Amino acid sequence: MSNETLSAESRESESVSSLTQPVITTQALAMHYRRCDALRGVDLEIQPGTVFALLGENGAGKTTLIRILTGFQKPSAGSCTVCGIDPTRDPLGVRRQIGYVSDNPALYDWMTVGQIGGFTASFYDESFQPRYDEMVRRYELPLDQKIRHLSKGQRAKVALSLALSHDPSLLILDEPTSGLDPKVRRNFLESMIDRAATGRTVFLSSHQISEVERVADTIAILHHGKIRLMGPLAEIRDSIHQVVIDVDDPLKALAPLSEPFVVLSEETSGRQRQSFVQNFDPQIIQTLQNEPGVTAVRTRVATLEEIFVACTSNPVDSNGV
Ligand SMILES: Nc1ncnc2c1ncn2[C@@H]1O[C@H](COP(=O)(O)OP(=O)(O)OP(=O)(O)O)[C@@H](O)[C@H]1O
Repeated sequence: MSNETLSAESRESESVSSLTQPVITTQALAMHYRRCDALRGVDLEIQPGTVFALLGENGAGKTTLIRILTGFQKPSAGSCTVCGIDPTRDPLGVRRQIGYVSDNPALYDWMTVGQIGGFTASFYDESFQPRYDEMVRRYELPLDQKIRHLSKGQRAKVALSLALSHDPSLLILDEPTSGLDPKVRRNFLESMIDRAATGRTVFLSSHQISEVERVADTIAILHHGKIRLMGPLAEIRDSIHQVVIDVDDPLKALAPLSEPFVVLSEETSGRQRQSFVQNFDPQIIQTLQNEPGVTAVRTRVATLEEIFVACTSNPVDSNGV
């Protein structure tokens, strides 16, 4: 076998393995600041070709996780890889591979839109400049205007254009659509679905449930530094239901649901108990109806917003659980 054939084969097996290896992995990732534990043992595995959305309330730890993945922050404990590289050892190596837009992009604001594109192009191959020019045209950005004179939304568009123009296999975006108007936001999100369809991966953090529902195929809900729920959005939607139980006596205690059911949240109001149950199975209805004092049981599929609220409504105990 010739060397050429060998190297073609090894290139092929390399590209097949890069399509099957997780793009991001984290194991027991923790970040302890002086006054708080921003991350309390995060385990993630993100496959190529997905739009992965990290959902969490303010202060949940989303930016901290992204800063660790992009090599801007060293974790207090645990490990991670991004495109097969450890960002704590080779932060520049990771940043060369990925496109990254922070929640507050730092741009050289004395440069014009055109100049910052030309400057960034010098770090990448010749395909960067035409892609940047095309995005600037599509976003109707004024090439001769200084960054410091742009609106917030226009700055966001420049940051996205810079991150996308080297066509990275992984895009990491912290709150990417804040500042964009609804039309641009919609187009941008649709373009993320197109990217994933070509085998590239998009990791985005967001508070916008409706946006995430439209674009993500896999989600994780981060609450007080811990992943409360993770998986393909369609499976999560199928597995979590709202269960409403009417009882004849408001003081009646019901037996807790046992495995495999997981109660994400529970609320009692008078004669009514409302809970959100994971691993829902219709047989639960019969089990509950057989309980003494139960007068009615109603169930329905939960919305993503309800799932988010259920996962983020419980306080975290001192062990972070
Ligand atoms: N450099 C820091 N020093 C001390 N505490 C920090 C630091 N950075 C973040 N924190 C704390 O870590 C926690 C998580 O912050 P983080 O910015 O990761 O949250 P977030 O989910 O991105 O929030 P938001 O949606 O509001 O941007 C918060 O309690 C925050 O106060």
